[in-house]
Amino acid sequence: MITMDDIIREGHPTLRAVAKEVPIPPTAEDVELGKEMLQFLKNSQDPEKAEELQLRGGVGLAAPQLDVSKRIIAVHVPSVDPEKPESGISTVMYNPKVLSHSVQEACLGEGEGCLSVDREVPGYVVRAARITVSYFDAEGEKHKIRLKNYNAIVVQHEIDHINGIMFYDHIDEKNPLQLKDGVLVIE
Ligand SMILES: CNC(=O)c1cccc(C)c1Nc1nc(N2CCN(c3ccccc3Cl)CC2)nc(N2CSC[C@H]2C(=O)NC)n1
Ligand code: NI
Repeated sequence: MITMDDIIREGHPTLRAVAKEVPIPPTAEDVELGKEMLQFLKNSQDPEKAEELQLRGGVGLAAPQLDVSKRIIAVHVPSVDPEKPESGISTVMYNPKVLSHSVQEACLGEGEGCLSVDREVPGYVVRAARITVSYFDAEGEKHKIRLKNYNAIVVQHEIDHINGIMFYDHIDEKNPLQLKDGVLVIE
């Protein structure tokens, strides 16, 4: 079971490496890793489990954060609106790829956090508001999905990790809280 001890922190070289594609269909080992990554996110969002295991809450995790330089990410974003179950996303993506993205940009109004960064880094992380992503699932089936707003932000943050990019690489040091016109602020 994954705990915070398994998560490497900024400064570890693996966080800056470009991760390798995995064979499709994924091996049993890569399927197991994906399942554990998703379970970690669920545990991290469960008050009892998070307390018991001292987990930081997260909605996304990338294999490089476990010192596994493979193109595997897990996302578990609870749907905020029970009437709209599709508003959340819960899946493991093998070899995810952004096929296209909107010109429209968006950012989280409160900035971004990362399980591999043990400090607050203030500033807007401006990303595409909508993306089309292709990925393979644990069975090796290819998917092509369109994401927007929070789900799109989270998946871009995790795909950054498999490319060795940290969220604060996107923050404008001179004006971290500066926002260009037209950038959608997601609260
Ligand atoms: C510096 N200000 C901030 O961090 C920040 C500050 C306020 C609000 C937001 C919204 C912020 N930003 C931010 N908050 C999150 N969570 C909110 C809490 N939540 C959670 C925690 C506990 C149980 C259940 C859950 Cl659901 C888990 C997710 N997650 C991310 N990111 C950036 S994209 C990948 C994603 C990630 O999983 N990071 C570990 N950013
Ligand atoms: Ni992160």
